[in-house]
Amino acid sequence: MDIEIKELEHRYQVHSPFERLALYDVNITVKEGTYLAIIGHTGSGKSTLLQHLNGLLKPTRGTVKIGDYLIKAGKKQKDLKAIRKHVGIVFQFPEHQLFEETVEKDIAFGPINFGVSREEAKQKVREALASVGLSENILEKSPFELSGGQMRRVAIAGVLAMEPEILILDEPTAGLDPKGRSEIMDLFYQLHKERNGTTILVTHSMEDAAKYADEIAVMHEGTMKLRGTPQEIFQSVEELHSFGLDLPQTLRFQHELERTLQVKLEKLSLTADDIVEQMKKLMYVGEKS
Ligand SMILES: Nc1ncnc2c1ncn2[C@@H]1O[C@H](COP(=O)(O)OP(=O)(O)OP(=O)(O)O)[C@@H](O)[C@H]1O
Repeated sequence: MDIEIKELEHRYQVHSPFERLALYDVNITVKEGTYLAIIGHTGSGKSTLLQHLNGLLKPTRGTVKIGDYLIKAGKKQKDLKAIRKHVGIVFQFPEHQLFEETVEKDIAFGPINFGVSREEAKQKVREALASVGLSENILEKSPFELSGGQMRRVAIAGVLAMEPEILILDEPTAGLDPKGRSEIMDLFYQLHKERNGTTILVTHSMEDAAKYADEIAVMHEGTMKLRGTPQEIFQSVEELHSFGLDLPQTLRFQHELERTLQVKLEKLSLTADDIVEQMKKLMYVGEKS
């Protein structure tokens, strides 16, 4: 399923003294199978944009197309349930939305709500639980007896159990420790590869955007300013700085290294291993000459 956004505008609290233009003239096509990271300073409109992708918010102008489903201003949306079946959102702190008395009931809630039989839901619950790396012996437990990290995984399993083709992640690692963060991000990356679907990640982490995404979109003050591969985006250093954004640590390190050693690596390195490889090559050339 491709996503096509055209001239999207969103105003909060229209026709009130508090009316606020949060998005304007946003245009983007996301091809099926892409892992897209959306980065941008706080308040730049990232969450507002995400909420248009499953009809939680309605455009005040422009259109959002999800496959053949069209969301547009002024149109009565009769297919919202179908859209939400295709587009799953993992919100920040998704564990705050757990509410059932057992883990099993919580994960099964979405599929049952979408009309799946109880038997089939049982199967989906087990698959989703395995895909987030949890064991079946927690199924009868209350979600509230679990650790924070386990609760987060249960909440993610609840979204995965609906088998959405498009998975949207709004800062899914907020509040986790570094180990938990990288475990969850690696898990989403692995799921992205296995599902063959589309993943859209909103993140403040330039490292995560560089490491996982095929493409990056940069939001600034309500509109999309840049779009490209991580290599392309992180070449626009001045522009990123003007949007209040920085480079991933590896690139900052590379620039520092180049300045100190008075050398120029041949390309931008988004991983530490790549920097080491390039340095080795440089040293080899140096030794030979
Ligand atoms: N419910 C609302 N009512 C009025 N204004 C809102 C509402 N939600 C967001 N806004 C405003 O819309 C703009 C965009 O907010 P949004 O939450 O989309 O930004 P963001 O890039 O996701 O920020 P963050 O990184 O802090 O989550 C901000 O100016 C915000 O104050």
